[in-house]
Parts: sequence; C-alpha cells; structure tokens
Amino acid sequence: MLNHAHPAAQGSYREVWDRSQDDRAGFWLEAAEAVEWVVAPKDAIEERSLTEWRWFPGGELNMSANALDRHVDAGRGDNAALIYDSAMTGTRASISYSELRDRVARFAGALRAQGVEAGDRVLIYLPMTPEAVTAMLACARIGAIHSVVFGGFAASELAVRIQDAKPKVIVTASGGLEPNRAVEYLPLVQRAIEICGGAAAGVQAVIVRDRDAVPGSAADYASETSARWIDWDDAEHDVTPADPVALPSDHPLYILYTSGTTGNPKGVVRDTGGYAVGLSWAMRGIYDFGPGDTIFTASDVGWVVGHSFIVYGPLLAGGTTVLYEGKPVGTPDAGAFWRILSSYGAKILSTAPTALRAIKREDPELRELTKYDLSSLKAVYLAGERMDPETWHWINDGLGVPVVDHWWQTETGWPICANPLGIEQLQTKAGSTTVPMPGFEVCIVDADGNDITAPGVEGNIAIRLPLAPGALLDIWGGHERFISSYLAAFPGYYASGDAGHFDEDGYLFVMGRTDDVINVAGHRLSTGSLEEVLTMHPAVAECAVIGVHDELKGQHAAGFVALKHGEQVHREELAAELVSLVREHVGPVAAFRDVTIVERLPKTRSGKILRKTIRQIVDGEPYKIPATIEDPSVIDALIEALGRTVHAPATTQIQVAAG
Ligand SMILES: CCC(=O)SCCNC(=O)CCNC(=O)[C@H](O)C(C)(C)COP(=O)(O)OP(=O)(O)OC[C@H]1O[C@@H](n2cnc3c(N)ncnc32)[C@H](O)[C@@H]1OP(=O)(O)O
Repeated sequence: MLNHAHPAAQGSYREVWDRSQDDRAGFWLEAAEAVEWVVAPKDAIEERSLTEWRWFPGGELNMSANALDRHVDAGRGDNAALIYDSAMTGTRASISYSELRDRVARFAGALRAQGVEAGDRVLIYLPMTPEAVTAMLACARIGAIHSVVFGGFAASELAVRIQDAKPKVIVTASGGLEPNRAVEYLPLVQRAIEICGGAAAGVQAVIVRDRDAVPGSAADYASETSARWIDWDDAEHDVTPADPVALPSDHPLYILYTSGTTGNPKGVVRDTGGYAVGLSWAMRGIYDFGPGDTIFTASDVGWVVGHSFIVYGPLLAGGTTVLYEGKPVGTPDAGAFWRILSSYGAKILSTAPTALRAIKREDPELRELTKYDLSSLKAVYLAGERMDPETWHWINDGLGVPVVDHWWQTETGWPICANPLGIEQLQTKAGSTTVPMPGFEVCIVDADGNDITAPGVEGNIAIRLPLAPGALLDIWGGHERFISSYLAAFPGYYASGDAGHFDEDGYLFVMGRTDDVINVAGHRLSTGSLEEVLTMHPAVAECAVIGVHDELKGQHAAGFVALKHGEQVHREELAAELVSLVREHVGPVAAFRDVTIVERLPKTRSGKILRKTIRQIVDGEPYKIPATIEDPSVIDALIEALGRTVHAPATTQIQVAAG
C-alpha cells in the first residue's frame, strides 16, 4: 500500500504510462491538482510551434507559497521543513515550515528593499547552509529569477554567469568549507564583478552572510563602488516581510547553467507551473514521498539535483529535507551518510554514484553501517553519472533496499527514466535506468533523426517534443541557442546528448555521451572549455582534453599538449602550471591533474583531432586507426609519451601569466 495517493499516479506503471500517452492533457491537468493555484489553468498545454510550448497557460501560482505557506495553512507549520547538518562546523538545526516561511518572507522583503522586482535576476553563490534555501525561496516569493552558482567554480566561471544573467543582486557568504580549507567567496565575487567591468556589470548590491568559520565580511568591501556590499542581517533590518505574488505559470523560476560542448555554459530556463506539477508528480510517482517523510539528497544546491530534490521537490510535497554540508568520506569517516539517515529517520537517500564509490573504497565491508539503525530507509536513488554494475550490486546487497539508478539532466529538471516506486516497484536490471516516466517519450534515433527504436538497437537517445512539464522551455537570452543546442539535430525531438538502447522489456540503458561533454564525479564539464584554458599557457601550441575512465570519479579529464616550436619546459613544472590555470579559470571541481606532452596530436587529414582514438588508447580499449589519419607514426609517439604522463598534485600556489 503506497503512502501518498496522487491523482495522476494511480494504477500500474503501464496503466499510468498509457493514460499519459492517450490523454496527455487530461493526465497533466489531473496532476496539476496537486499544486495550489491562484488561478487554476483550464488547459494543460499551449503548443505555439514545434519548438515552443507552454504548460498550464492562463494558470497563476507562486512556488514559495506552494513550498511553504500551503503547508503552514494546512496545520503543518510545526513540522520540520529543513534539517541542516554541517559536518564541517558541527552545527545541527531543524527549521519548521513556519520558521522557514518567516525567514523566506523576511529575506524576500530584504531583496525588495534592494530594488528587486519580479523578473529581475538574483545570483546566489552560497555554501550548503540554510541561507541558500532561504534565498532561493525568497526569490520565488517575489518572482525574482534566481541563478545558483556552485561554490567549486572559479571567479571567471562566476563572471560568465553574471555577464549572461545580469543579476541585480548577488547573495553570497564569506565562504564555504572544504576539508582542510576554507574557500573565501568574497574575493571571488569581487574579482568576478571586476571581470564583468565593475559597475558596468549592473550588480547593484552584494548581500553577504558572514560565517564565523570563514574570514571576510561585507564591511571589508565598504569602499567598493561597483556595488553596495551589505551584511545579510543589515539587509533584513526593518524590512516588511513579503507575501507571495501570483505569477503566470510560465514565469521563469530560475536559470541554471550547464556545460555545453562549446562556448559559454547554457542557462537552462525553468518555468514555475510546469516544474511545480512535474516535480510534485515525481515526488509521489517516483519517490513515494509526502508529508511525514524525510529525504537526504547528498548533492549541492548548485546542481539541479539540489534544486529539485533538496529544495523544491521535498518542500512541495510537504516533507522534510536534509541539507548536508560535508562529504561522504573524511568528514569524519565513511559512516557520514549512514549517521544522517539514521539521525533523521530518512526514508530516501539520493546521491551520485561517485559518492558511493568513495564510501566503497574506504569501507568496502560496510563496517560503519553496523553502527547505525537504518530501518526508516526505504530506497536509494542515484543520478548524475552512469552507475557501474559492480557498485550497484555492492550497495544493493549492503543496504537491502531498492537502489534505483535513474536518468535525467539539468535540462529536464526531474527523472526521464526511473523505477517508479510510488506507482509500483518494477524489476531492477543492473546498468539500466528502468523505464520512461510520463511526459518523456524516449526514442532511439539514428544520425539522420530516423526513429530506430527496437530492442538492442544502439543510437542517440532523443525525446519526442514537447517535453514533460518542468523540463526546460528555453536557454536564457536566446531561443535560437535552445533550438540549435537541443532541437535542431533531430527535428521533432530533444537531443539528450546521451547514447544508449532499450532492451526487449522497454528498459533503457544509457551508455555514454555523444559529444565532448565529460562527467567528473557527477559534474558535467566541457572539454572545449578546458582546452581553451590550457591554450592560455604561453608554451602550449595546441591541445586536446578527453575524458578517461576513473575508478572513483567515473571519468577524469586528461590533457594532451603539443608545445610551441623551440619551447623547452620542465614536464612537472608545466603540468603544475596547467593544473593551476584550470583551477583558476574553471575551478577545483574540474579535478584536472593529468598532463601528457606530445610531439604532435593525432589528426585526420582535414585537421580533426582523433579524440576517440586517444581515449581508447588511454583506457586500454581496442582501437582502430582511421584510414584518414594524417600521419600514423603520431600514434606510436603518443603511446610512448603516455609513459611520461605527469599526474600533478592539486595546487593553487603557482601563478602563470596567461599568454
Ligand atoms: C541528474 C542531473 C545531474 O547530473 S545534477 C549533478 C549531480 N551531481 C552531483 O550531485 C555531484 C556529485 N558529486 C559530489 O557530490 C562530490 O563530487 C563528492 C562525491 C561528494 C566528492 O566530493 P570531493 O571529494 O570534494 O571531490 P570533487 O571531485 O567533487 O571535488 C574536486 C575538488 O573541488 C573542490 N570542491 C568541491 N566542492 C566544492 C565547493 N562547493 N567549493 C569549493 N571547492 C569545492 C574539492 O575540495 C576538491 O578540491 P581539491 O582538488 O581536493 O583541492
């Protein structure tokens, strides 16, 4: 018997799926009943063209009211909305729905006092503290569009996002805490504003939460003229708490940047109504989650997993969400996740495979697990990267609860394929993300966009348009970019960028990317951006960055550099300088370490670098040298050079002048 009835999640998976296909509008209008509307929508979807659609036209709602006020009004104000657990500072706090609503209303008032209005952008650059959730929901309350930036990015990545989103206000903190070091955010914010041209960046105010554990405060930047730097408490002083405003269903709730193959990251635009409905359905249909339940999503609010399953999803559903500042291992040990699950009686753990591999490496026998009572845990959900079957078996056997590997993307906002435990538990197959969820008609298409879906047939994974409610509607600042990035390759479909196949039971197996995007520890990175950084080094003539297999992180980036004619370098020094450049321009999260100096890069006669061949060689896979290769001897030289690859230590010490 399932805990949480939902209008559009009744019956078997097959029945629910068929209903969503046979009567799409009826299905989603019924699902929309789980959301509180100021003006209820009469229609489910308005299809303006093949590339443009809007969910719930005419509907009006407020996300913060749905996530907070609704539950307070229903008498659940004393229930815990947010549990904050910091392994870094030892802080543990439980914040009720009433308290969180009051904090959000107050901070929304503070944003208003700084001139923020509906439609204005607010950039949030905060560590994993309750202020991040407060700031996101405060924006939603007044219709400001938030853009959360992950703390592991460098100032230049922050600058790119400021340039694109043009925020009126930045909300930040003195810094974040990583094992053995404090990451000071304020110099990064100041540098990012400078890169954007100071006052020309258009940032009017920087609101700073002063954390005792990290040096720096707004007062240190009092002489800055490009923006007002204000302490969080001062910003809230004497403000009028803001009530939620009614917003059209397609009002952008947030922009979230994600790496593409080339150029700047793409700002995925999420709507309000479609997302509220899609996520509410997912919380019930996939996670079987509702009031009284607790979820621990071990991710970061800077990623879509954090947006959907730390913040919006659990709160829309009226449950309790755990915000954890710490790592799976080392803070202090490999029992950190089990401690949290047991302390707060969590029903669900949601995390990335890398986190489990880190625990497995430290504690393969799961000895730490025996110290905790995990009787409330009902399921584990994995996303962010491919789950290797060995780790899946290890955790599945170790925990004795269903471990659901589900597939989705920043763009889709919620799972495309999953085992929908809230409807029925389907048989699990290691290596598969199970079956498509309502709204996502997944197909396999060939290079020309022909539907070749059939058991065992490998190809590009595409989703028939329109996408489910809550999936992206646009790229910030450019509908053309939305079309060229996602819709042009296979007309009538969204190109996921992943490749894979279905089996005879309709289970999807996602096998890897079809482009130059790599996934390092669940972080999506563009090899093109890393190459841009390596070529900034004055000694580097050209380079290739590829994603190679990594036992822990799934993949890591390996750099192959050819030097300018006559350059004499010390291999270790060059590697250290390149690592330093990547940390400075992309951030530590790129985890870039491996540098191989080559005489020349293997290329086709038309000049295309043979990245796939390089990757196969590095990963020890069988490879075939393409007939179009310019000079086959380059391959032998590359193999020889691999014996001299430098695995540089992470360092921030060495400064290199960019050439
Ligand atoms: C389904 C849709 C999606 O795909 S959304 C994206 C889902 N992805 C995720 O949730 C990410 C999952 N990964 C993780 O949470 C982490 O990688 C885990 C597994 C916890 C491991 O963390 P960690 O040990 O720090 O390794 P890492 O590779 O992430 O970090 C590399 C270097 O970056 C640093 N870093 C990390 N986070 C921050 C941060 N917030 N602020 C500043 N720095 C950060 C780390 O300290 C590490 O630095 P260093 O190289 O050791 O000096």
